[in-house]
Amino acid sequence: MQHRQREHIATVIQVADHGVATPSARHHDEVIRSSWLRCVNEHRLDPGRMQEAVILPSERIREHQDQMEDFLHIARHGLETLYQQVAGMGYVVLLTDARGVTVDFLGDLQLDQSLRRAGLYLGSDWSERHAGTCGVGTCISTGEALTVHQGDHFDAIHIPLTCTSAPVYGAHGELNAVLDISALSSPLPKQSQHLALQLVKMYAHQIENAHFLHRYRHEWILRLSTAPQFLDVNPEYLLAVDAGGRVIGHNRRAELLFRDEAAGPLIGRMFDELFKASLEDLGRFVSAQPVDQRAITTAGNKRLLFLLASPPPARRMQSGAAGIERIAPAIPAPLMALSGGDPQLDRQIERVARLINSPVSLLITGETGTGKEYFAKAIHQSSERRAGPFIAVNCAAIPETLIESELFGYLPGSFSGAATRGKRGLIAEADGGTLFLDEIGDMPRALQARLLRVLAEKEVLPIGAARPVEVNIRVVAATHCDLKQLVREGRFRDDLYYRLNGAHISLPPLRDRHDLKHMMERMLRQHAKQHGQKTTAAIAPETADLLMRHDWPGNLRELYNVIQYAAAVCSHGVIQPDDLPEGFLDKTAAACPQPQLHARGQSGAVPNADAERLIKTLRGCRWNISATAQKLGIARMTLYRRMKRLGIETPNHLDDK
Ligand SMILES: Nc1ncnc2c1ncn2[C@@H]1O[C@H](COP(=O)(O)OP(=O)(O)OP(=O)(O)O)[C@@H](O)[C@H]1O
Repeated sequence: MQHRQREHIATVIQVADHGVATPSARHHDEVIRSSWLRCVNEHRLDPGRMQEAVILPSERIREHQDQMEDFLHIARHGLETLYQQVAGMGYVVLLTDARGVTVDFLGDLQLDQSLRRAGLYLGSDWSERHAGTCGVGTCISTGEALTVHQGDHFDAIHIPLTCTSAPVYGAHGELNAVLDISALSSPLPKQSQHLALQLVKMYAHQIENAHFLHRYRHEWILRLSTAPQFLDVNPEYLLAVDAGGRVIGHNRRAELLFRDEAAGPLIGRMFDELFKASLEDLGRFVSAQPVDQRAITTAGNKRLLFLLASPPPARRMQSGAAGIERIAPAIPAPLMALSGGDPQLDRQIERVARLINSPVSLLITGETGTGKEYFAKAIHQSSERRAGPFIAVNCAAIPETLIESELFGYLPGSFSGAATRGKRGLIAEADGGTLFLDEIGDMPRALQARLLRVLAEKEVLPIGAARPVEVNIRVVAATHCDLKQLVREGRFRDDLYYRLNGAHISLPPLRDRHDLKHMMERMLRQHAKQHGQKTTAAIAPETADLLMRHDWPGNLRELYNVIQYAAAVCSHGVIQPDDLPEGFLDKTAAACPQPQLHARGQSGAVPNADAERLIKTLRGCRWNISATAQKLGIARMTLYRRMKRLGIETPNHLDDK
């Protein structure tokens, strides 16, 4: 151990024993001294230790990377440009996840060994809990950008390093990542890192904004700045709002700006609550106006800002009309209301919007409770048929012996037990409107041919009738099972399958949706409205955390029930963990650990039909994760999560390297 390291350890011990006011610690900023205390008192780290940085094995690094695949892809450009600026001065660039694990890294290959030893490397764990006071770890703990310079580090092994880190926040105010530049050696004064700090903050801001703009590319984006000159190229504040003018995302600076204006979260607030302008005015902020005429003031502190509003690509203004609803004629409001910005769902909604009045039949698939019937109703309400009936038939709920008479109807006295006045039948009831056939996979095979005739000929033949009756219906069918598989097994007619499947809409399970928070807030507002309450219940952060971690096997139906229950029993308008239904917490806890059951990829028992189906697809793609994810239309990360949930491992850890 060197003399400098011995001195350093003595200083840290003094602070630990006598507090932050110790004279020998006066050269260190308050934030550093507080971190030292945290390391000793909370993380139980020994100031005398000399522990090299922990580098995770490659499969663990991969797990961390997979959690943020989209983000990494976007951040890469920022890392490369930043590296070009600083490489000549001996810095490396690191990007860590919110837990402090380095998930991307750029450094000088010639210094590979030394960088690895110092922990300036892919896979290094810089959380404060493991590494002590350091750029990344202390940035995560404080949520602020900072430089941890040489002797600021807790562990004496790190004192040659200088590390400057800035947080990158997500669109709901959560910490997404930390951007860091570090060097193995540097001048002694900490001020030498001043420009480094500004540079890292600037790039962190740009990565945050780039990710935000990508995530909300299908929504209204409001760019705001205090001066008009840089508004187009480098806005300070970003907000994403839905078609009703409600905030669904924001960057960090916008959160801080509006935190000063009013208490409470920014998500869910209305445009006209935040600004002295109404939603109808928004049209005049869409790029047609010269930038310096786009001034707007905030509602609270009357702060002057400049605003540039960009509508979603598919919904661009057609004739200069103002107001969001009128600007966005392509997506009808009932469909728009189904999503709070989930990209997968938005894609389905945009596709369906194009088919809204077309005669093609639609097939909606999705796990139970994903809102298939809700979606079908929204299609009906968005279409020209909205004045006609919406008839929903659950093929699984009607006894097989009654399906025929219920659906097709019958003439008086056509069979024993028939009502004397006959029955019109649900297909005929839907005339002029939409017939929703839920659980179509349960339609008895014998009736499938008759249904096909209804679809092909647009006529229905009631039992006992000699002549068919014409019907004008739009058919939307839904199933949670794999209809193609039923066709292969001979349990479902292929001609009916193709007729029903004019277009296929696949609804994502709730656990894969990015708008869970939005759906919770929407359901809370629904609850308040239904009960004539003026204020909407709020969700305490601990409760939100539990809800976000839950696996939601019952999807939106389960969420709806949980929210209804919690909103009804909570006190003072805030939902605490105790307000969640009994057993919910146990289920959440049980959902978190690794699955015990491991379905073997190539052979062996499979736990359930979902796993079996997924294994089939994986096998079909030779266990290539990217190809399988592409085939299923989901992100690789989602596929990994689904495999994990179902206990599927790739055989011999084969992977798509
Ligand atoms: N977009 C939505 N907004 C609010 N609540 C919703 C939404 N979609 C579904 N729900 C809630 O979830 C419940 C179940 O929805 P729905 O019946 O449409 O699902 P499903 O996929 O057809 O279910 P199943 O497969 O079991 O028939 C609804 O009764 C409603 O409470």
